[in-house]
Amino acid sequence: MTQPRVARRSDVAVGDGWELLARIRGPRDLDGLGREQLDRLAAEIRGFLVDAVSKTGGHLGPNLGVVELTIALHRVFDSPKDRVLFDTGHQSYVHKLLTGRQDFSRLRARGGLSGYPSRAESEHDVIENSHASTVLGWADGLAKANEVLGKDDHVVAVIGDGALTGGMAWEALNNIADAKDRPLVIVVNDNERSYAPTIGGLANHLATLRITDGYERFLARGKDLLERTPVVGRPLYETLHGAKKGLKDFIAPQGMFEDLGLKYVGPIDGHDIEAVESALTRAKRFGGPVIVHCLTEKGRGYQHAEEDEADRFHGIGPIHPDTGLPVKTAAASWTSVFGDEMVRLGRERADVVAITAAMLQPVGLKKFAETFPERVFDVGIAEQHAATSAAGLATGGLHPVFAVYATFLNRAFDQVLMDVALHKCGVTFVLDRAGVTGDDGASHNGMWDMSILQVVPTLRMAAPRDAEQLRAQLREAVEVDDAPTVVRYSKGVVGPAVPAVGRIGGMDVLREPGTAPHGPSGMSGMGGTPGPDVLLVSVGALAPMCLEIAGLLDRQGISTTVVDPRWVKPVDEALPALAARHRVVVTVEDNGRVGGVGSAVAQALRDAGVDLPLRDFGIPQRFLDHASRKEVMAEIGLTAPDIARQVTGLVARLDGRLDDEPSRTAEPVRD
Ligand SMILES: Cc1ncc(C[n+]2csc(CCOP(=O)(O)OP(=O)(O)O)c2C)c(N)n1
Ligand SMILES: CC(=O)[C@@H](O)[C@H](O)COP(=O)(O)O
Ligand SMILES: [Mg+2]
Repeated sequence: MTQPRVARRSDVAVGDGWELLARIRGPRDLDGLGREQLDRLAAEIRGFLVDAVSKTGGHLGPNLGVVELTIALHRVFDSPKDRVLFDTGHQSYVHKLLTGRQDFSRLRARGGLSGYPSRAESEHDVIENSHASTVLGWADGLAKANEVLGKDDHVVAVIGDGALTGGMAWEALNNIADAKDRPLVIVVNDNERSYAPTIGGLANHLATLRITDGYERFLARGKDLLERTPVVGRPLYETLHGAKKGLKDFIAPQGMFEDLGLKYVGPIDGHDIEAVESALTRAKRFGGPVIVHCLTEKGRGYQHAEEDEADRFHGIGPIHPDTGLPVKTAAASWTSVFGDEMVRLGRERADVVAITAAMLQPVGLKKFAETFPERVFDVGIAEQHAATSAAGLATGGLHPVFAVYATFLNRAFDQVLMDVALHKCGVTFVLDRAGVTGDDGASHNGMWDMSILQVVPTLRMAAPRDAEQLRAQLREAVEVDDAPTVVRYSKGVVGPAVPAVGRIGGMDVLREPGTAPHGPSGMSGMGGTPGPDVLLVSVGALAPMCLEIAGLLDRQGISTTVVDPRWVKPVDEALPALAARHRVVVTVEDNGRVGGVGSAVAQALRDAGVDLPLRDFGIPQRFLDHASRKEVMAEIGLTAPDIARQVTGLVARLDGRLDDEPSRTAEPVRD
């Protein structure tokens, strides 16, 4: 087997470590490097990325694909005066390395570098949002600001071919193309892939532009000649330019971008620093909006990524660098349980079809696609279109299941509300990565879905607590053919089976009140007869933690009933009456507190005239810094000891044993 085409520490280092890279403390340190040094730097960066990201995990493939591109960007533009923007931001590791951040030892870990641009880290970073297709909007705004303020700073936006399939990108392009004299450089980083090969007419169009690959390099050489020998170069350049025009018009008729009124430069070999610099330099001088179409290879320079047909090592966990194999083999995940059940459902129901927004494998639909290739639709990174086309599919007689990460459904809220729900369409939304995800940072946590979807009339929402419930609730969801249904679950390994010990209404009772003696009064909320102290409403995957909370409360002499509502929207009709038999209601959810399940339960109790103290535990209304899920949950107090401590204090106050205001320093719970 041929050796990996990547510079490794052993292959490259003269002196210790990455000699050239170590000398780059900021973009201006790139200026004095010659061609050979630049190529060597690119090799060192690749070696560094493989070395570092194989240890921490992260977006290895995308970053290996933008090494030369990013070097050229920072040589041509003067960040941070010029704004260098990245769409999605997962491909900004090289940008970080060149802007003074070379400690990747804690990449995506608490206190370490974010996996995305971060304003807290550097003045060179602008967009922290990891949701795709936003960069052109940002760039349009910044370019307009420069124009209004009379600033001559440049704005350059890097957008992937995948992100270019997102609707926001085209809303921005429509504006950008309308301002012929407003400078803006758009770099299309075209590696032909999102995770899998990018789909759609745009991808096909980019492909036609790619076939004219040769002429741009041909032209770039002529341009450089002009730079060096004005006398000879100019006629040569004109000849080349004419040849390019003719060749291009012959091979690839006027491109879509030029039809829009955008200057188009390309396609450029995105791994040829000199060619990219030449194109960017031309684009920088153009004085209006320019598209620079760069051809790159995701995973370039690392053989295991280059040969990976799945997703070119788009996002990996820790791997063995020499083999490319994962350090840990994944146990059964929520995603895999969903994927397997979808195949079974697909066999039983010919009307069930699946939709993905460019994430077929990450959301678990690969097996479904292999089994029913004609019943799965990859719409590109286009969640809004996915939701509305699902309304069309449902109206056409099918039952679509749109599988998507919870946080990415945020942008399709209006389509869920006004296309799916308003038209009574039976569409099932399966939200993976719901709740705290952690290491992908603030914009990746699935912490808003159970709040924003609360306001959608007729929508029903389920939160399975284990694999069996996921299978059951998915089946219940696809049975609903006149309203949207949602099934949401966490990232990663599926939790242990949590059996029910009874059922009340549609709710599973997970734990009858403990045998521990009731609190001093032990009085229930109604009628004065002794009843359990706490009704604990456990949402989704937090069931094991809720059972742990009940156990800790037992030790405090506090008896607790634990129920899993299964369908959290609408609130189960039997819940108020059940609550009325307790003294306190506690809800625990892996979702934002504001507008979440706790709020809905509180409203249901009020509406039913059940006046009981209620404490809702969830994610506080703030953006969460990157860290592991466990670290984030501890930081926000979503742990069994924390919650048990709070509930103990609440019950103690009810018993008059604590008269101070509710505080978090109630009696410690003996762990
Ligand atoms: C709104 C949204 N949907 C889905 C994703 C998940 N996602 C992250 S990167 C990616 C593929 C991006 O492809 P491209 O823009 O071509 O960048 P590349 O990885 O190829 O450099 C996707 C789908 C996202 N970040 N945002
Ligand atoms: C950048 C992006 O949005 C995805 O690549 C995301 O990082 C994947 O997340 P998971 O690792 O949870 O699949
Ligand atoms: Mg791509």
